Amino acid sequence: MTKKVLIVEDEFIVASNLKQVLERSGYEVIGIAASAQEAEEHLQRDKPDIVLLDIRLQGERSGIDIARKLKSEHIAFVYLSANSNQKILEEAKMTYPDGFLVKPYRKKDLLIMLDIAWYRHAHSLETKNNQEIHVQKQITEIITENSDNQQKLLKIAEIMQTCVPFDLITSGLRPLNTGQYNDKGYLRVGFDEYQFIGEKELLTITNLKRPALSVILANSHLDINTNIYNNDPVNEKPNVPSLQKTLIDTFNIQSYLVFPVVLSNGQSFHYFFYSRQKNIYTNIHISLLDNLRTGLATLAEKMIYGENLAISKNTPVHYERKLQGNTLNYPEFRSIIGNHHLLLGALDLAAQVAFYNTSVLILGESGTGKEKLAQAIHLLSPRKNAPFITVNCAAIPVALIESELFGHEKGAFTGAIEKRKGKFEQADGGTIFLDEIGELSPEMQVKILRFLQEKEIQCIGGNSLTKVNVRVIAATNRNLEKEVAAENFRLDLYYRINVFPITLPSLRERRSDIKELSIYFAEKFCSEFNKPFHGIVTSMMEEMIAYDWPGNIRELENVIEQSAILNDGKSKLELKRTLTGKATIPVTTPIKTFEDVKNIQAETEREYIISVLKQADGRVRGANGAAQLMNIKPTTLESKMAKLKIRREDL
Ligand SMILES: Nc1ncnc2c1ncn2[C@@H]1O[C@H](COP(=O)(O)OP(=O)(O)OP(=O)(O)O)[C@@H](O)[C@H]1O
Repeated sequence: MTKKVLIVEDEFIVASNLKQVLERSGYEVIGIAASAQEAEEHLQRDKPDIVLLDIRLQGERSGIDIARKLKSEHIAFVYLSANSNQKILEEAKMTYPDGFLVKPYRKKDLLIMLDIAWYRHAHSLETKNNQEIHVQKQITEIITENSDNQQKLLKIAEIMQTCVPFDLITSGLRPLNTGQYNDKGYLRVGFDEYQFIGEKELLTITNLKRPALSVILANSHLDINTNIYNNDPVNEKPNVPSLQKTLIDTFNIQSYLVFPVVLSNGQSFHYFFYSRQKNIYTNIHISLLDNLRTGLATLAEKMIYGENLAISKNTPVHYERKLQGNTLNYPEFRSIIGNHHLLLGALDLAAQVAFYNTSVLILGESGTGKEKLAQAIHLLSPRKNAPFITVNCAAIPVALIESELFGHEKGAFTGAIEKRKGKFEQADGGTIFLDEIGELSPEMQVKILRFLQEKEIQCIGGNSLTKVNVRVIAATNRNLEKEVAAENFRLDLYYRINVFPITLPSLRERRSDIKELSIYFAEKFCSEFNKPFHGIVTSMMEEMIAYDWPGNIRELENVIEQSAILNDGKSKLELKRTLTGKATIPVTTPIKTFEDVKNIQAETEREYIISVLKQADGRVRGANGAAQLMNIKPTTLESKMAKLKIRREDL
């Protein structure tokens, strides 16, 4: 299919040159616009598949203004700009372009960028359309089912979370009734756990008395139109708190989106989405809500005037788990511990993309749970019964990686004594997880790119191509954009794998999860070592919460494992080493990498085991043997000794 391109560029010579290049390469150029207004006129006449968009244009409006319109009409666009002003680039980034080329660019780069932009756009559109249909269907189900208002709102919260992220959702009629707070809402307290927020709960949480709340309600502004705020509610009277300001302060809100719907009697009903993340809401969310407007208005009407107007008289439910049998149940996430909003945001994205074949790029520091998340995405996908194959691209020697990934024929090279299937073929029908993709050599990057484009592989020594049906989830702890800039990573591969990026927060960005994670690991290890778990001493917990965790969750897991091994089974777990980077053993080299942290941990554990073995005269098993002194199974101690390379001569 010939793709139709609109060029929005105010320099005539550049635009004509572009037109020639595109037409020679098989694109149909449907027009050239020099200003935002001309671009709009073109868009009214004909819908292009892709728009090439200069940021600075003739007239007052820029390419960024056109970009917002293109996004809401789901038209792919690529910025072409010589502008390197950071503020403008940030603003352009917020419009979520499908590509960006900095002038001057080579013809080849332009054509590759167009190809990639189309691929990214088509994939995100497919995801978006499917998601919209799914959400629409679920809203209809909620409208028709026989549940009370509180349950309906809870279900809406759960559904909307997959497409409009929030930490608090509230809803109610406007104008506000100043005598009583009638809005109902849910505060997110876990991945699928919400706390109901009505008047009573709001008064308790804010510690306000009802008269004070009435003043606040009277001072609250009315949002007439759909709007996005970034911690700056407008129309505020100075020094008099409004409802928005109260919610912002109480729940640490950084941005929010207001979406009003009009009921059939002309009344206005507002949905509010509040987030603890800055600048999270965009026109994409508004356009999605616009498409769901009818359903959301009918639901609001049902909640206000429906048969079940009276809110359930049952005792108020504070923490409400998802109802059994709910379609949105995610047991795959149960072992992913933590409730921090940055983690929940990442899980939301994972749940959204899991169902599709889209490639996913998981970003995050070492040990933040990238592999765990990749596994959860696989288990949530229709591929869950097929294999999930992990490849650590950094751990396989360069000489072996091609055969490891794509397999080899018998005799393909010295040592290839028999035919061997590669990881891609092993993963057929399922998912391949390419961990540390940033470490791949340039040659392997080309091969992975070819697979992503053609879905075909060629094994070493083979002379035919084999089709394989594999979804790729990649992960890296490197900044791939920097690697691209340094020409270590191919731009075209970067765009292919960066279709759906998910960033996992570091542990120091989500300190509020440290306690829960520590208890989870402590219970796990104590049960593994057959020791009763009596808790964790307060000082250890305090130190762990204050620590920066360069090795993230893996390091935390190791620290707890070590404490569990060294615990006598009768008292609370105690920290057995300092968490300042200055371990109990002297550190001669500064800690720079995660490897350094792992080495220190292993060294500490090794020293300790050797000292207990010495105490037990070298005996592992039996009464007063080292295993008994450490209160762990002899087999566990033996495998630890093997792992830590502890030999007789060390004692
Ligand atoms: N949210 C979580 N809840 C419980 N355990 C977790 C969580 N995240 C990670 N883990 C555990 O922490 C360890 C490290 O996680 P994982 O291997 O997935 O991290 P990673 O980011 O892939 O690390 P690397 O970058 O080194 O490959 C694993 O044992 C994993 O099970």
